[in-house]
Amino acid sequence: AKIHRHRWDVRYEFKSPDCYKKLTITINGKSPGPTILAQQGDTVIVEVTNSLGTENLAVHWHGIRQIGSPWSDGTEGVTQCPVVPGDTFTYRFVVDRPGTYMYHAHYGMQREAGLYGSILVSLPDGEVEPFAYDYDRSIILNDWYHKSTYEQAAGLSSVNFVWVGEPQSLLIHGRGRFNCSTVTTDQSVCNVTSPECLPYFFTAVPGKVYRLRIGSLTALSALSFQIEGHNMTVVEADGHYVEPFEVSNLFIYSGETYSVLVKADQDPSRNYWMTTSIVSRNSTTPPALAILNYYPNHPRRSPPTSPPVGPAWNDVEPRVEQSRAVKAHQGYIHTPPPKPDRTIVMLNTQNRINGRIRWSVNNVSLDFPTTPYLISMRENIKGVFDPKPTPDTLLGYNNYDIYSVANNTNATAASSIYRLKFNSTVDVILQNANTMTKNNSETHPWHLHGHDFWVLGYGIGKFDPEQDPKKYNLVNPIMKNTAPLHPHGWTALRFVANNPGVWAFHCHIESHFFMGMLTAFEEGIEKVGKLPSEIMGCGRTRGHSRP
Ligand SMILES: O=C1O[C@H]([C@@H](O)CO)C(O)=C1O
Repeated sequence: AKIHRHRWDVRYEFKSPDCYKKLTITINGKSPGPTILAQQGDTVIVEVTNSLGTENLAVHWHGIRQIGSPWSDGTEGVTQCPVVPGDTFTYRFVVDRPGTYMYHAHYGMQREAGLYGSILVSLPDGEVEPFAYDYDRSIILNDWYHKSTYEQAAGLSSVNFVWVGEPQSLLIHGRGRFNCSTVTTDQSVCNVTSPECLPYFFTAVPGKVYRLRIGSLTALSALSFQIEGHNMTVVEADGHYVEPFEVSNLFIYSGETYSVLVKADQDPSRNYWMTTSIVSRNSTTPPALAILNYYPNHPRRSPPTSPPVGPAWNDVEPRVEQSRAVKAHQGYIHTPPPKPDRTIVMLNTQNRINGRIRWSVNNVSLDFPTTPYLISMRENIKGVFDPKPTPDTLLGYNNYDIYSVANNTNATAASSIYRLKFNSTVDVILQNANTMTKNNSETHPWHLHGHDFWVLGYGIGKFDPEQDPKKYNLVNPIMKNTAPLHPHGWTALRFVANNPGVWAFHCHIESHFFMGMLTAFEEGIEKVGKLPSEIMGCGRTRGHSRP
């Protein structure tokens, strides 16, 4: 196995990814940052220097399980103290599975300021994927706000709540296009001729098959991605091979990755649009455009057609159907344990707590302890958080009407942690509910750190603990690290608690995460090796004398 060493300088720079000038967090001058390429079993070392000047930093390796290195998960508040300005922090981890992964900031709402990129892990020499293609390309989809994360965070955490609103643009691999003519103040902030906001393209040789890896790291938006005139065959999801199925548009939620195969089999005398558009919210944000360039046409030549329009934002059924269609590829099925040792039903609600709007799991909205869980639990530092466990099922859950406006007024903001028996099998039923707005329920992509889970099923309505488990897919469920919870629906997940550490489990929507929509799992803390002193330095870890 090889060692890949990267040195990153992280700083703020003015960038215009959608033609509009904004302070953007860059890695070595770039957003998206450099792609990490490695082979299964290799070690990746990233020395991250925080040159943000006045802001802390943490970087998460999304989809990498961090087996034996839970302190490298990069989740501020859970696995490490933040990296303070001027410091260099070294992340070191093994990429133990082939596939498409991502990295991004995991401190406050920092991700949406631009610190993100791809991790592509190839197969060991001599092994091949169960599908054929000629070329490999990868893109990350994102949404983009013009306000700073500070303004957003202040609005979200104020008693006079200010919602972040819809993003100004969507970006396809860091490129979008804001309508500069709407800027009425300082015209110089928006420049449609900036080369930074030229649309992304990739060039296809007619007749060839492209593996297109698509990731989403949106702050808010659920997306549909489509390529004019071309169907896509889904073959990979979150690093696991998918029993191939064809789609005309791919629904993708923040934190997910997919590989699709695209055959360049259309009229080669022209280019084609690739677009991404918002679903699940009645958004004002226009779609983003990119170009599928057929060689030898000029890559900047606009297709002669109008860009394909995405599906209706409020049509939930096709999204649920596509979620259900993602199954493990024959020959690559990891069979889940037949029964859980423990079932946790997580009711997702929006609440008002101390005058503020928050999101809760079983009426607990997470406030991070100032001492990261991994450190306080491994080092037995007492008094850091309330050890009272979050309930496995909310008291009164059976009578909770998921269609009524959330009125569970006794929700609290607290530390939230589930302690799992090592090696036990855990089912998590994510149960969606109505928000505090009438007839409204949102899509929440839930992401689990440190594991892949089996996706056992999706449903609409309230989960029936008697009947619904009988319909679970235990034959060929896909394993993923992120799965959507659909409006007014439920999602059933199963995982084995076999990775010593403390792992965040959260809604991947940046503002919802910030509003407390997360919890954490501890398992096998006594098996965690000696913590590196680099992750210390905040809260009660300061001055803590280590055994
Ligand atoms: O967390 C959220 O708050 C707003 C809205 O519910 C209250 O303004 C919204 O759309 C969210 O997703």
